Amino acid sequence: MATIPTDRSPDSTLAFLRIGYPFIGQRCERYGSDIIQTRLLLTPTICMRGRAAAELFYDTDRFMREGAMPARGQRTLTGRGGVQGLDGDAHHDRKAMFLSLMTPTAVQRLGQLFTDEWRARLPAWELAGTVTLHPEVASMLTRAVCAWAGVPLAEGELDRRTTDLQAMIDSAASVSHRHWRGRLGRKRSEHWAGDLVEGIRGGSLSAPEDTALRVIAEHRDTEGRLLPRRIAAVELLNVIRPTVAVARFVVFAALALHDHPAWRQRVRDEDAIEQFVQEVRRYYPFFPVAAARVRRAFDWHGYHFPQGRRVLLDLYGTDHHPELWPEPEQFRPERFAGWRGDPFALVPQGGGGHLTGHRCAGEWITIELMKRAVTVLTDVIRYDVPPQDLAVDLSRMPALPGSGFVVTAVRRTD
Ligand code: HEM
Repeated sequence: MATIPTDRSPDSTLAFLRIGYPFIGQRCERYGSDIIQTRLLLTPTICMRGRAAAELFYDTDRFMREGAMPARGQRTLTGRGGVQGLDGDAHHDRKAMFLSLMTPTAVQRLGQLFTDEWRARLPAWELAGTVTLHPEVASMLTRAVCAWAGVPLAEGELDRRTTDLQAMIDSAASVSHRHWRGRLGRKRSEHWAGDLVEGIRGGSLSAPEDTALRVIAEHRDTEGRLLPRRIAAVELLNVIRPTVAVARFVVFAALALHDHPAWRQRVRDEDAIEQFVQEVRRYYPFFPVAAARVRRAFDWHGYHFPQGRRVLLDLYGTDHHPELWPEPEQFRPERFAGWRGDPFALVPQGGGGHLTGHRCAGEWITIELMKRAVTVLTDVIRYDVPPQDLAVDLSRMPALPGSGFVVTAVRRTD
């Protein structure tokens, strides 16, 4: 039996936080292997990247999610008791609930709400002179997704909700004040979402039948029980929070258009905009890893995976793997021309099957919202990009250009 190449340092948590997204890839290069072992948060952890690793990682007979997410991440990013930590039938049932919300018509409806929000905001942008894209888009997405999900949102509530949702997203890999802001954001948001669920159940609130709020509030598990208030709140936030997080991909799309201006024209073509959006998702950093635990011991490619061992799939490293993506550090949307899709190669939002595994339930929404944003940025408005800090610090997880992407002199084309 071969030994998985093992990092020499007693614990690599600080190195991971210091290096950020390239951490696993760098270790893999160092040991000449797409699978390495190290200790993270004082726990032995197998780290893997690449296509074969992704295929293995999404084999639900071999891996489970129970207990995989560190408590810090549950207290901020995901919450406790949600779909991310479920396995087997319980996962299947809960995941089907999410996927029922993602019909093509529903995805289009959210896209249209986002475009409408953006158009309504343009007069204010024209007057403002200077606009920072990230907070503005996050706020528009909060309004759009709440309207889509059947969630009432008073005008005076918008900033508070957006700030709390952003704090949860920003806290994912933080040990500093960002972690505490994330915890507070989660606490307040779960309270808010719990009240909404109770409002529907008690009849003081109504929402159309196929909206996320209604579906989640009325969902019954495999034994016919309503979800406990706190868990229903976590699941409602599992729709609202990541939709607001798409603001980060919108900023990266704006950055890519700035760095590769030839694409401003090209994205008017339907195939080209698809290629552009896929390359933004591949190229720019978002979630560094996904985590699971070995369900029961097995051997793979001569390596032993002991029961209970934590395993990380390097999402960023797989999206930048030179065997899958020639010249991975080049931004080249053309690489997706004629691409037929591969559930284990492009994994910014996880891999495998949507229903059978833990692949992101919101991939279609993400792609639609990104396309809508690219259309506004190239077709509906013109703007200037003044000198600013556009560097993307890969040690900062989740990453963004330092400035949040500032634009000036916004003017409408129509
Ligand atoms: C900003 C863009 C997004 C990114 C980068 C992203 C990324 C991810 C990742 C990496 C996972 C975990 C995959 C795994 O554990 O194997 C995930 C799961 C999930 N995402 Fe997303 N996501 C995004 C947008 C969305 C949206 C818009 C929604 C819903 C409206 C959504 C809902 C979910 C849910 C419910 C899960 C849990 C799935 C499960 O455990 O079965 N995400 N996402």
